[in-house]
Amino acid sequence: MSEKRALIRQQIRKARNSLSKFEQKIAAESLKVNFTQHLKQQKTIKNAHIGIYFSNDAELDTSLLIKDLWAKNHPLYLPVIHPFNGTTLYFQRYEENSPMRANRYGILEPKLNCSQICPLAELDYLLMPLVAFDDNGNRLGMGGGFYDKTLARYEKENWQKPQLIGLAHQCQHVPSLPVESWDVPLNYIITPQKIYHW
Ligand SMILES: Nc1nc2c(c(=O)[nH]1)N(C=O)[C@@H](CNc1ccc(C(=O)N[C@@H](CCC(=O)O)C(=O)O)cc1)CN2
Ligand SMILES: Nc1ncnc2c1ncn2[C@@H]1O[C@H](COP(=O)(O)OP(=O)(O)OP(=O)(O)O)[C@@H](O)[C@H]1O
Repeated sequence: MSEKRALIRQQIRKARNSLSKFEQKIAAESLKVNFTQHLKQQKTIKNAHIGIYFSNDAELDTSLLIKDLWAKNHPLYLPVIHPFNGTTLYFQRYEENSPMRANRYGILEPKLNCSQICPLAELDYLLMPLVAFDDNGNRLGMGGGFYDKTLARYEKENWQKPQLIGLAHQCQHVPSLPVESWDVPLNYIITPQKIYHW
């Protein structure tokens, strides 16, 4: 099972990395349009708290969407690998002038500032990176288990989960992923081409 997941990771990361800079740019524009449309269709939560990610490894580029959401005054939060347990994520406010540092994978994170952390239960939307997704809304990530371990806390504490939205290129779609007991299925996947809903 884990070998199968590792193989899918390797293949899809390769496909994603072969997208050109131009294709990435067009995809980032479409993501901005599609997510804006998606937000409009939700019962508007004014100034919704949105967890997003800082793109890495040819992931769907969130930089244009981030600028757009800042312009609309949505508070944004980036995942930070917990400095003590090293296995879960917390979400810290991300503003244009936030001091940043690279985590152990070289991905930029806001520098720890306790007053800027969003309690997990207060996130309204969580836009998640992923390597592959399937027809049932299952998500395969980079293999650290960071999102699954973080999402497990919602069940444990009986908190209401944010709307879980995976962001991906269309080439990251596979018909069916091998699923593990800890995998938390997504509510939506937004690609530059379409919006999937379960
Ligand atoms: N943009 C982004 N931010 C994110 C995630 C993500 O997937 N994307 N994460 C989602 O959980 C967390 C970081 N998880 C990651 C896990 C593995 C690798 C990675 O590059 N692994 C290398 C091996 C690196 C090593 O061990 O030194 C590899 O597989 O090539 C990157 C991020 C938190 N932030
Ligand atoms: N809820 C959980 N409780 C305990 N261990 C977990 C949990 N979720 C995941 N793990 C552990 O994390 C490891 C990686 O999980 P998995 O392969 O699903 O990560 P991923 O979804 O690809 O990564 P990520 O969420 O960081 O993008 C697994 O080997 C598993 O043991």
